[in-house]
Amino acid sequence: MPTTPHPKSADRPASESMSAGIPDATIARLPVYLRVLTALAESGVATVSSGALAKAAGVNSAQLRKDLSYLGSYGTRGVGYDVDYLRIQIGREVGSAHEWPVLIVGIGNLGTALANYSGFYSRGFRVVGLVDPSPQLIGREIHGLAISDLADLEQVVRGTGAVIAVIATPAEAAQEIADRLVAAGVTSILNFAATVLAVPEGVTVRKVDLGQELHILAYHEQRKAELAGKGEP
Ligand SMILES: NC(=O)c1ccc[n+]([C@@H]2O[C@H](COP(=O)([O-])OP(=O)(O)OC[C@H]3O[C@@H](n4cnc5c(N)ncnc54)[C@H](O)[C@@H]3O)[C@@H](O)[C@H]2O)c1
Repeated sequence: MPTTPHPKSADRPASESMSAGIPDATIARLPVYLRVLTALAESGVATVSSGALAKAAGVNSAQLRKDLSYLGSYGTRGVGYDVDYLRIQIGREVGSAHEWPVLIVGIGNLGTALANYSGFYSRGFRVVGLVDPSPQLIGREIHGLAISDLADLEQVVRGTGAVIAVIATPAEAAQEIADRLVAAGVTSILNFAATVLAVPEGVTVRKVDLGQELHILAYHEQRKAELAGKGEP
């Protein structure tokens, strides 16, 4: 199997990683700001205060101002932010002017759900390739896109020009899939498999772990129950 000659680095938790000087947590909030700003622009609003924008986006205004300061956007005292200008700035940062081709590897329960999710399109992502080794799945279509054989993975990556791939395979297969994707030209991976991927420098991996998210909610639930037990609000 092709391996990479580069030094490998394991994927980091989201909170620790930065891209081009902007923390990933901020990058994750930018599409939310963009949605609010688009709605404001569509209703003819030209300027918005940081307080109003923060409230509509569900964050506090200090957080919003900090996030936007990473884009070099500080607003005007007493006036707020220019809605159209901020939309352009954020759009440029999140790459919404570009339609990103995305490949999904592993078209089981999760891969099928992702392939069927129409929300990617409105956020600037287009699923251009579906790959799975199962003879029962190869050739089947999801929204007019046929599932390709895993044996043709490299061909699919090169043919579609996808640089972003989603891995929704069993954990045991994920590293090998990642190696093949990277060797074929993929430079960003969204990994759902329960394994830490080692990738070369320059390749970005984001790991999605819904179990971890549920743990966090469970922790907060426990804290609430403890505080209620002590009679605190
Ligand atoms: N991170 C999360 O929050 C989360 C949530 C759900 C599922 N998962 C993980 O996502 C993965 C997929 O889950 P699922 O429920 O869709 O499983 P599934 O069994 O329904 O689908 C797995 C698919 O991968 C294919 N596959 C098997 N070997 C492969 C290989 N070597 N290369 C490419 N594809 C291969 C199978 O043919 C199948 O279609 C699993 O690893 C699961 O643990 C993660």
